[in-house]
Amino acid sequence: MSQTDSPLVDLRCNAHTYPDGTVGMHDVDFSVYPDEVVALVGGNGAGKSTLLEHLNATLMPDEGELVVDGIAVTEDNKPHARKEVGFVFQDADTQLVAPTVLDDVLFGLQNYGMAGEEAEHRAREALATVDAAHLEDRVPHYLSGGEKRLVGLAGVLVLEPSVVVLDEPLAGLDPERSQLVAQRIRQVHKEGISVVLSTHDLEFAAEIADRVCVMADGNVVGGGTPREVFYDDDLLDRANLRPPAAVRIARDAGLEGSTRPVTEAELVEALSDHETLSETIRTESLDGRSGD
Ligand SMILES: Nc1ncnc2c1ncn2[C@@H]1O[C@H](COP(=O)(O)OP(=O)(O)OP(=O)(O)O)[C@@H](O)[C@H]1O
Repeated sequence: MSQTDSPLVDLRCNAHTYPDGTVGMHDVDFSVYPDEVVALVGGNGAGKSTLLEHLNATLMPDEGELVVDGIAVTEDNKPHARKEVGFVFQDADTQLVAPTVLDDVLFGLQNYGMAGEEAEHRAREALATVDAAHLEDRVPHYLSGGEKRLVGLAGVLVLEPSVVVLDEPLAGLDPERSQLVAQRIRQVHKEGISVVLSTHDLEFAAEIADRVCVMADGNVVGGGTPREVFYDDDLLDRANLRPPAAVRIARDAGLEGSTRPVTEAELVEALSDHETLSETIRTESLDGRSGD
């Protein structure tokens, strides 16, 4: 990730007011840079989905601006934003509309004027990328939640976006499917695509994100690396969030001042270093005593 690069997406939104008058978000400046994974966290109704839906112009600010790949998005060039910023919805049924999975992935390409063998080849490739090639003849509506998420991801990858946005990608998935979807998201990032996702799972955010943005009351109230955010009690309190388990355990074990682990793997490493250190101190002090 490099924030010295120009942003791929630059959103300035003074407010977004829904038709019933509810203000979903306000005073938000949000950018997505090349080669980063950003996690949006915050309680229910904090504004995460509202922000995400602005990134590909599904929603537009009351006042403000969305710039995607250097081009200001207006009512007339929304397809530019939709192509560059692929959106995987939490409720996959709103996204999967065709009679078969393959048709569904092809549908996106047809919208951009691509058809025939080349299009089918690309659609099959996208399904293979997310390990969903075997699903191509299935009816999207009858897929499991995890399968729908993967097919939704294939449907956006086929357009070769520069950013993929996922709203609650692990919601409703069992641990095994969650891992599978998380792996695919990592793979998308490895291929050079920036990822922005929302999640209530702070362990997942700590594992996957380069940058965490905290939302509360329709506003981004803070952000930074997972280590900065998940050890900032004031910020987490403001958003009614509890730190990930690794942070809580590290604090209980008195490790807070040292490496500040945020993931399970980091915690295990820090605890084993800590034990080695304690053992060395114990041995040294015993040696010291025996020399008295
Ligand atoms: N279509 C809508 N019409 C009216 N108000 C809406 C609509 N969608 C969202 N809101 C309101 O906008 C605010 C932000 O909602 P949003 O869905 O963005 O939050 P969220 O952080 O994604 O929540 P959750 O974690 O529960 O999904 C909430 O007050 C919500 O009630």
